[in-house]
Amino acid sequence: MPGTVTGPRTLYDKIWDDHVVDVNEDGLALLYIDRHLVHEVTSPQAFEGLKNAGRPVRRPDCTLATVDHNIPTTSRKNYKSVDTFVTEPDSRAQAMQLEENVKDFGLSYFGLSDKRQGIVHIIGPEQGFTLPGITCVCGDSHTSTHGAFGSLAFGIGTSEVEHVLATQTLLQRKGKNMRIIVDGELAEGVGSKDVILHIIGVIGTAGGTGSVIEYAGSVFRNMSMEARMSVCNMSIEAGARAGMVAPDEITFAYLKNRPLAPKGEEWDRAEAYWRTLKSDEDAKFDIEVNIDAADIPPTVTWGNSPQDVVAITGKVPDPSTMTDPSKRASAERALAYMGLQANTPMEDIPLQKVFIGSCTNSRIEDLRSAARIVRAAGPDAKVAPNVHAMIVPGSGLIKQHAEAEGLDAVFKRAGFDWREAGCSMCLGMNPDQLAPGERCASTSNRNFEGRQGAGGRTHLVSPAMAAAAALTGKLTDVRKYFGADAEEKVAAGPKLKLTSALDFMTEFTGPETESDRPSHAQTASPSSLPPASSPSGVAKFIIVKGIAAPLHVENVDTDMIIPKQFLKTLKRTGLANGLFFAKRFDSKTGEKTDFILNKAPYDQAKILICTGKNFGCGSSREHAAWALNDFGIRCVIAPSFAEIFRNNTMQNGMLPLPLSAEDCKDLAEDAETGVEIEVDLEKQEVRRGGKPAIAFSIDPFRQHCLVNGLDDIGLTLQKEEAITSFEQKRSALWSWLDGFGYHGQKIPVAITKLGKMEW
Ligand SMILES: CC(C)[C@H](C(=O)O)[C@@H](O)C(=O)O
Ligand code: SF4
Repeated sequence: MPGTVTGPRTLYDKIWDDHVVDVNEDGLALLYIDRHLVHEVTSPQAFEGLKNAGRPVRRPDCTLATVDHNIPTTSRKNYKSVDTFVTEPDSRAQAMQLEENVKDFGLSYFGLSDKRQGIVHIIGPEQGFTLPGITCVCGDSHTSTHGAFGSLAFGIGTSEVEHVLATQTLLQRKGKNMRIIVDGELAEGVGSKDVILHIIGVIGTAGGTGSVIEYAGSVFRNMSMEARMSVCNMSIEAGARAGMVAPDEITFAYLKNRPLAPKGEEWDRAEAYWRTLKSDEDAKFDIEVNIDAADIPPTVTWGNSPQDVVAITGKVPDPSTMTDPSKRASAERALAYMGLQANTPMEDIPLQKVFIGSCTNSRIEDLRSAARIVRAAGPDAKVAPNVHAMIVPGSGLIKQHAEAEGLDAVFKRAGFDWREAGCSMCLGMNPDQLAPGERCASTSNRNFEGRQGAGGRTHLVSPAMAAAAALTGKLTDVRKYFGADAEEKVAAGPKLKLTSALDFMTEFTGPETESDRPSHAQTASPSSLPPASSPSGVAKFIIVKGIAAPLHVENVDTDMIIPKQFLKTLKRTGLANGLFFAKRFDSKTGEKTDFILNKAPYDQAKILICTGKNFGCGSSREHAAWALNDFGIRCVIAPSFAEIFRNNTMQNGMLPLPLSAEDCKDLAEDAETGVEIEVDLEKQEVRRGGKPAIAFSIDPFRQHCLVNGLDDIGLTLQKEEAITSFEQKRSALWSWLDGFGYHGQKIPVAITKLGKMEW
């Protein structure tokens, strides 16, 4: 079978092989999805699609929904209904729409009056919904969190959410195997957050592109499940499709007796299977990175990318010492945005806000670790007067747990603001936001411009460092709170070594582009491709010719493409105005800036040419693709793309075209002269007046779908027989995966009846 590894296999290979429903000869697989988590931001358009097509949710028993992004984190003492509790109209509409959808489709749902409500990536593991060996998806990039259980868990866009709801499968191509080994002892004061920030600093935010990372080595083996979740959570910040840790005794102990974990004899059979889930001794990894635990200091970010890390004992980097002009320019921009001077000691940076929360760090262990610092500071310790410090537990159950341990009392006595569960100031879709210019030490995962509020400045840190910062009012080395000899320990502890990412890699093949693929993948026989008679609602992409806008930015994240305030829509359209909003409009005056898309003729652009790699990284919001499309941009050309963004564009009849960095530069120069550029997907070439055409090759299946305007759901529904027979095998081999509703009743599979062919 294409894509199947013969011989020793990695954990990823094993999970992959156990989920392939069908695979075509060029390796595109239909993968069965065991668990689907749903939240209010990325699901309304998906449910609307189902309703319009008259399709049911295929596996309500494998689907769990909650409300987390939009909700206020204020007291729910007087909570009556979403309608009265969520006052901001767009947030309220999204939360109410989810409530209606879960009723209409018969889904398990934790609403605001339910103690089990919380951040989607917190509640899945907490309930035992997440299990080893499963495939798990959610319309959310931090689905990678669930890989901590030895599962293949990844974020998807809204069109794919609809696909999973309708078919319980996804069309996927296998990624690369990457292993990150951290061996040795972590120094005191260094925790899982420092480990993952350090890893991202080493491999960069594009380091994991196209790969699934397995975290191996003594450091991860010794970590609790909470710590493993924090690490896997931020795999997406390392550019990876997913991250995972092989399940072991720690995993089993965490899961035993969780409400949705298997019980009795079924548990024994599940555990026997889970014990087989580890990489074979001689399994081959495409990329391997080795890091010594002793080199990891308590770590903090200084810039606007999670890779901008430095030891807390370090200084703000000096762009003038950077030889690479694009790195220097981006560091200068970041320092200007962050309001920092080069060479300022990190510990001299004052703060106005501290945020302890998010799907990275809002679990019980995170709260204990923060409370430990507050306790160590003594009974009179107080949050610094210049700081507002919020603590937002990840779920109602975590909040309850923490209160039972008396952690809330420790925090409240010191002046922390103890709140209700939700995403909160991690992205500020609710009222918890930074004001322009405010600086925050945050335990979340993204420090992008405007992430926590327009003009807000974020430094990513561990929960312990956040607590220390709250007490001193500035970024602080947490080791100062560890005993009488603490100052010496800081002096003797690990310091950041400036090393190149490549020094850590045994082999680095660089991000895969479509054109890197073996040539057999580019010539699938026409018989393997679906017929293309009557197209679906997806626009065809054959030739796009027009003005191309040049953009010289690396790691363009989807928060930059479309900020959070535009995610509150229930529709897929009307987002043109939100495109690159913070770049196109002055935050004070609201006037248009001189950003490239505001200037003629680029305000008419149909193509965007970005010279920086890793376009579309970060959040899974399909709104980024919708906004580009609404603006009129049908094709983005860049040296490489983040996976979820790439899928999202293709689901909308748009072409993400990876070309070499030289070709991108060359095309951007052409674009700067204002000439029209022509992207011909049938001939697979880019033409521009007078100069030789640039040939490219893309996945034949995707080319076929784009040229004919085919939609994935219509295609997959024709595989009904294969899906049903996979489900029979699954029930026989892995019966514990047939989910049961919270009332203990098995929910029947709902199969979409195919009338006449849709295309
Ligand atoms: C809303 C959702 C699409 C988004 C994500 O995918 O990450 C959000 O959770 C975020 O953290 O930006
Ligand atoms: S990253 Fe933040 S906004 Fe996204 S799911 Fe996690 S807590 Fe919510």
